[in-house]
Amino acid sequence: MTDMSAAEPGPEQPDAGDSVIVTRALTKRYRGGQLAVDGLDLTVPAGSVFGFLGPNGSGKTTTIRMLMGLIEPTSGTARVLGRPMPRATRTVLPQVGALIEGPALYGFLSGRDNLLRYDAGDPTADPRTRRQRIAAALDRVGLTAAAGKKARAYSLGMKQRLGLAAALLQPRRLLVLDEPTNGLDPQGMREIRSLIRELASDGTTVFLSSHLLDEIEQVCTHAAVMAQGRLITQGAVGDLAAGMRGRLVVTTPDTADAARVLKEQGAGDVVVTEDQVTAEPPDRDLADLNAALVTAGVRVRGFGVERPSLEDAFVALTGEGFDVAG
Ligand SMILES: Nc1ncnc2c1ncn2[C@@H]1O[C@H](COP(=O)(O)OP(=O)(O)OP(=O)(O)O)[C@@H](O)[C@H]1O
Repeated sequence: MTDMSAAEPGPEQPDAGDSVIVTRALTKRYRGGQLAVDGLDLTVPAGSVFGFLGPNGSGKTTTIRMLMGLIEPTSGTARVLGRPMPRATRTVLPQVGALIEGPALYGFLSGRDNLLRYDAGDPTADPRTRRQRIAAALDRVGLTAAAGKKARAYSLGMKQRLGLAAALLQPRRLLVLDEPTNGLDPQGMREIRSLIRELASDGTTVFLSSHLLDEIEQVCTHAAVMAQGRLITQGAVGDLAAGMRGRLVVTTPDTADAARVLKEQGAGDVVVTEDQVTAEPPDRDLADLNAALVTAGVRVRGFGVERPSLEDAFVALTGEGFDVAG
């Protein structure tokens, strides 16, 4: 393995470009022998909202802990903001806002006092501008009105927002959020998602892990999919499913006849549900297929190709279902 840090502070790796996180063959084997992350090549473009997706146990938290310099990789390299980790932890971390495994808060202190404590613990933070900084962070996450309440009275969503406020006390180039909506109700999830979009709109790169596919589709511009410690795919969210063909969906009361005709016309994997027949479309003009259905007396209420989702892509890539609910 080449030690990329040897080149520092020389030019970046040629393929790293504007990337905020780059890992090469990053691997972590825990002492017990568990291979948690296996040869990971990750590239997170600057300015992206990057979703790090995978089921529980797929190695997301282990990767994040290596990126933040909290644990040493077994082999391979990780660069964050152009610097090698964990070697450059002390230079890199002040530029990174992190929310990992839930914020550490004091329940007996108010939201504002939690931030005061947090800010006071940062030796680079100017005490003269502390109040201003805290007011701005509270405002940013929509907690100004609740700032005087004790943190233990906060909902889980408010606690997450307070954690984000703490991460935002200083200007950050990168935000790393580990499962930021975990355990939140739908309203809390919406709030955190819209906050993430807002943060990203001023150019901060956001790297967030999630086991929720629809979350990644809703907020992320880019994504990487992990399964069992290995990277399955990565890229722009729109491109991940783009290489796939959507499924043909025919809505009809005559499902049995429709299924027969579709098979005759060369459609694959024909599945009949209550009032729909879905199939892999054959390689021919879909107008002819529709005409064949109508000629056979099938009453067609709806006919179209469904856009493939990231979930379809995941299933196609891994041959597994994705535990969307939890
Ligand atoms: N400290 C540790 N020692 C030994 N094995 C570990 C340790 N931490 C995690 N593992 C194992 O490594 C694998 C990856 O775990 P990791 O927590 O990175 O996955 P994850 O995708 O973040 O999942 P989750 O969302 O459940 O945290 C799992 O099999 C886990 O049991």
